[in-house]
Amino acid sequence: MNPFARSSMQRSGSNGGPHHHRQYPSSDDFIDSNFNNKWLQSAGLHNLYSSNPNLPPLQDFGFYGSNAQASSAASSRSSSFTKYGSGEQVSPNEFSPGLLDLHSFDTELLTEVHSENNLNLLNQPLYGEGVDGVNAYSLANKFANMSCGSVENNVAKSSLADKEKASNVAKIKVVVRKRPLNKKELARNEQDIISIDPNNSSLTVHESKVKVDLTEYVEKHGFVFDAVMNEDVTNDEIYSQTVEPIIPIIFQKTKATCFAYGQTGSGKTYTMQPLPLRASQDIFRLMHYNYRNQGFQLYVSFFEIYGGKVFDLLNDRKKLCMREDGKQQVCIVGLQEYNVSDVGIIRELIEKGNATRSTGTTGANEESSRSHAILQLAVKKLIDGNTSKRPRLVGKLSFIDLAGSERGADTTDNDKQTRMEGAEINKNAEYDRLNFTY
Ligand SMILES: Nc1ncnc2c1ncn2[C@@H]1O[C@H](COP(=O)(O)OP(=O)(O)OP(=O)(O)O)[C@@H](O)[C@H]1O
Repeated sequence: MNPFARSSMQRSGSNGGPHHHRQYPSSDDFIDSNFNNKWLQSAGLHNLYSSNPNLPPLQDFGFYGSNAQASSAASSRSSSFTKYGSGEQVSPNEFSPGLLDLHSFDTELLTEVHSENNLNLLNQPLYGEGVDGVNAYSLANKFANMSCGSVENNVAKSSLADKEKASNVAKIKVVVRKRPLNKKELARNEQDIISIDPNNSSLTVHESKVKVDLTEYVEKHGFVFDAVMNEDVTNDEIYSQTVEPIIPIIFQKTKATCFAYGQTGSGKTYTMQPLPLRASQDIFRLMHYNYRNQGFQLYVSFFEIYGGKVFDLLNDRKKLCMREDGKQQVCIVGLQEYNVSDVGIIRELIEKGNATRSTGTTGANEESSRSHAILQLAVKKLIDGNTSKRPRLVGKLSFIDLAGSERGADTTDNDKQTRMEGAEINKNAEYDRLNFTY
């Protein structure tokens, strides 16, 4: 059905038909899991929940099934990478300059900000010949990255309680998801060279090497993350490990970003696509229970960055401009935002956006995303309950499915356009690593 025909969704501007590039995978296989209090503790929000005993479990809002499954607690420690033997560690702060900052997209920032978080999903490429794709996910909190001046000011303004709360939130969280070997890899008899350690927070890459005398040997590389998910985990467990803990703080003037990073075919889209729907389900549940009749509204927008240009995925791929306003905030001019009050409509919008997204075929993935896709869920609040006034932004959750970068060895079969896209994506990825903020 056409989502624009539904009365519970509003937007300004004209409607447009989708470009059918990609099919959205079914989310019916989502498995609901029980709300886990530890998540709120991890997010510093256990008091929020204890203040409302009637609040049902986060996963039991009843939009999709009710199969309960316990989720595990988010780690509040920072992630680090260690190379066995060397004792060499990379601290989370070293990632700070590379974190995509979508906060700066907003020109309507609230003046008092209690806390500000980034949830970033990273797909960490750990590829060798015949190696599985591995996705790493990270949750970064700007309070942790005190290098950002504006955030420091916010911290200074906030109360001691807020500071304590902020310090309880996971500063940066990196979760790796290992995908199973695909049919091609199995047909080529490729070996799985990644093993996950029993603690589920580190993995070992077994790299085959040949000495100068041609004797073969295996070099082991160990990496430590906040969590490492095996190939048998469900998307629901990924959601519980990454996004679920920060949903409540979106109502507390917080913005978070969650992104997937990794080589083409490593499973970024597979992992990212179900997350916004699950998140909106939980956001609605909070709106209906904890914040009933308080004038909260949910807005959805979805755009892609393809070939260095921005396109609105919910408005006929309309080309948009990124501009900097007087406060040096980058904003996307003309991006359509839809006021939604029903998970079904969000699902339709997400499907429409995904179908419109630019895809192509690479040597490593038949249906490869050739663009960076950014889906935003914005929680806004009516001013004095007045529907004629523009609601104010309270918090925002951004999901970014980055286009996959490629090894040169994987691009031999690609046509010219795919190679050009790959070059652009790799260029962006390099730029993103070195630079960001957008
Ligand atoms: N954890 C998983 N379990 C089962 N299949 C998976 C998993 N992860 C990925 N896949 C499958 O692997 C293929 C590639 O996944 P996907 O398109 O998500 O990769 P990607 O990283 O987004 O690639 P690109 O950057 O090229 O878009 C898909 O067919 C997907 O269904």
